[in-house]
Amino acid sequence: MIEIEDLTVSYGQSEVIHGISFSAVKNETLAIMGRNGMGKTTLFKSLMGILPSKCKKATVDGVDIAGNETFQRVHKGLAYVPQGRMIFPTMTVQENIETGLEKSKSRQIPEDIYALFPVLYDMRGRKGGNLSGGQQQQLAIARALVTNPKVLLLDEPTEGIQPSIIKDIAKVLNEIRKMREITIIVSEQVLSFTMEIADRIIVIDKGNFIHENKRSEVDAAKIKGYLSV
Ligand SMILES: Nc1ncnc2c1ncn2[C@@H]1O[C@H](COP(=O)(O)OP(=O)(O)OP(=O)(O)O)[C@@H](O)[C@H]1O
Repeated sequence: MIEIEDLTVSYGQSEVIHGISFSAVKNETLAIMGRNGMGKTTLFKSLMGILPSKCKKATVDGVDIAGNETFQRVHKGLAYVPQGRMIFPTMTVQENIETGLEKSKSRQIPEDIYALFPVLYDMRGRKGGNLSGGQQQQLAIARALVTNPKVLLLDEPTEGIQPSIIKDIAKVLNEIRKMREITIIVSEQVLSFTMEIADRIIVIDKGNFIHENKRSEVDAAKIKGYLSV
């Protein structure tokens, strides 16, 4: 569903992502794990075309996205939930979701959105800023899903969210995969969370992929070693 080959990203003269390659198939959840500053956000922003990058190959569902602007990548099936959620605090929940439609071909919020997030339906008239952290994360995911993506990127969705709510986010991501059969790529530092959702875990360190395992074969102690300072 998504194939990236030899991706390099730089800030000016400083190269931060050093030629990484990966792919993920339909209905797969891939977790990219690493400590702060290892390049997760840079990777996701480059995949969305927010940051310039170089690569040998970048495709979504077989369609070339290399060099494309963000809106073109969204049309071709990529969606992004940024770190920190970036919802609009003074807009209502419904208005926040509708902003996701601006880059979509459709004008209507898909029917399954409120089925996936009943709490957002109940709160659709409330201001986004009045929602809890977990609810704001659900709102950010809902906003990304209205474009009916083939590949959903989520940058550290558990950041700043309390442990009991982290479980709800895991549940919702598993539900999304079941309902939509999409590819989910998530960047994370919380191993217990990725073990609930991911089929495969890759560790990123200083802009290189240094370790990869299927969930069933994960050596938790080893990954925790990579994630601790
Ligand atoms: N605008 C920028 N200009 C220059 N260097 C940057 C910029 N943004 C990030 N970097 C550097 O790029 C590297 C990767 O940062 P990035 O934010 O992608 O990491 P991250 O794994 O997402 O970490 P975090 O979890 O803290 O967001 C770091 O060394 C960082 O200092």
